[in-house]
Amino acid sequence: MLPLATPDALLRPAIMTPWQLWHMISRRERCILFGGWLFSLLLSLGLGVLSVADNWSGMPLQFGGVTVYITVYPALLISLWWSLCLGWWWGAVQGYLTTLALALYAGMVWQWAALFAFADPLGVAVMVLGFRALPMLRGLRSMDSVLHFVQLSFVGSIFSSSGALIWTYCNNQPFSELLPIWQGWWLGFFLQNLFLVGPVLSQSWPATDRWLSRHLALQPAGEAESRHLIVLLLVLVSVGALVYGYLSLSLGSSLLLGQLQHGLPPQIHHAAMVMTQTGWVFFWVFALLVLFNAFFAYRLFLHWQGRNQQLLDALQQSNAHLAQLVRLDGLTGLLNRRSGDEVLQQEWLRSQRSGQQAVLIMLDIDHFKQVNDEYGHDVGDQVIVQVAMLLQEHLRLHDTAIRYGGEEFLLVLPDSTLENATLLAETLRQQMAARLVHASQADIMVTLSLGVASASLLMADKAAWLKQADMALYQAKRAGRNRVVVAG
Ligand SMILES: Nc1nc2c(ncn2[C@@H]2O[C@H](COP(=O)(O)OP(=O)(O)OP(=O)(O)O)[C@@H](O)[C@H]2O)c(=O)[nH]1
Repeated sequence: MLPLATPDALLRPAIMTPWQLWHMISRRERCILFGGWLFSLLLSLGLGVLSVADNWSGMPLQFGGVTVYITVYPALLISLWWSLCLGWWWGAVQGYLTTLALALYAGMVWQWAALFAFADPLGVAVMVLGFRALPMLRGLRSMDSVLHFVQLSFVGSIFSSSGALIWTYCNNQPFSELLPIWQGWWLGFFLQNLFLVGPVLSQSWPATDRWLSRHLALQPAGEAESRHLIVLLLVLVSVGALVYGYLSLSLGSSLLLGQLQHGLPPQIHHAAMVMTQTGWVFFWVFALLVLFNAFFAYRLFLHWQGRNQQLLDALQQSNAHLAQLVRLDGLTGLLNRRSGDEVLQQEWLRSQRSGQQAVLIMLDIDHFKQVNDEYGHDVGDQVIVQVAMLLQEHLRLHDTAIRYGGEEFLLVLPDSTLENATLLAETLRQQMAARLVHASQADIMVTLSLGVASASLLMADKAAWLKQADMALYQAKRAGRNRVVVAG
């Protein structure tokens, strides 16, 4: 079976958890990698404390008619980088520990903090899954990969924004105030992904990729695994879109209802405007998602189609190769007896149909048993190969040489005369008698006996034609070998 060509883009590093990788790399690399990981954990914690203390999560931005307060959370960005480069665990553990520590530091009860800390690893998981489902290059150097990254960032941000719901619930914030907090949360994740993680990933990916290829075995993406992951991804994308739509509309409506309860007409007007604009934003995001899904489905179709074509090509190649092998004799490369018989039958029928003469030369190496006995089987094989080469040197385009038995050959010469064929047989005899076969102990000379028979309309079938050639060969042997006998 010929190996399948696997395009690089379909290769992905084997998944390695931190503890698996620990055993695979040198001591020095372990220090660098795990030291770097610990350092970035501390960096995450430090930046996280700063973000809470300095209240970074409050950059106001107008979005969909609402002033949202963009969440800036460096720990999430660092954890995302690790997860996208090395695998989910690498960033998830770090992100979880950092968020947990910060939530406890901010006074959240530990049960809620434990749940709250899952939000970011959840968003990161969606992104990592997306990159496994469609193994796009993470260097983000092509339009495809950038679009993929944008879409995954959006879906990831929706999942990670579940943290906002827990946060507001724990802080007893009224439901009607949740919209700007939630929007700031997911939009913060999304924008930071696009403008910080994306560029850093793109810059660091070539070196990371080189390191991964040196250390981890690249595996072709399994068909079934890819299919399952893609289906899962599409489900998550759809759930993300639904959650986004539901939260936008329900939080927007509760904001509107809240304002209505206060009975302030100008604010009612404003809230109604917000509601409308949010509806529009929802519409456009939804439309984008549909387009992205179509893009996904298109990529998927191309991917599977390409894969199937590759398999079919490889199958055809190996079938052709096998068919060739079945027809040929392994030692000489001439046609073997089975396929030789088919050619013989075809030429017999053609000569019977057209009345054109066809001639058969049957030849046999003289005293070949002695060659084997004296010089060994390997030398015997060399002699057989030499005879085959001699035959091929004299063949016309439409002639056929067949290894018919151990040291017995057939030449089928369509559209030839008995005279020409006899001349050819004589040439072969002389040239073989003059040729030296180089064996390790000595140079050997062998001779050939040849029987020539032309197909006649009087013959009953091809077996009769073959028998004539065989009898002529027998006579040549009987008459002392190293000669040509013409049948009839
Ligand atoms: N080396 C080698 N020997 C083979 C092969 N096929 C058959 N032989 C040998 O060819 C020999 C044929 O011997 P015989 O049929 O007695 O014929 P011969 O010795 O050539 O004698 P004549 O045909 O009467 O001249 C046998 O010893 C077979 O073992 C092969 O593929 N390689």
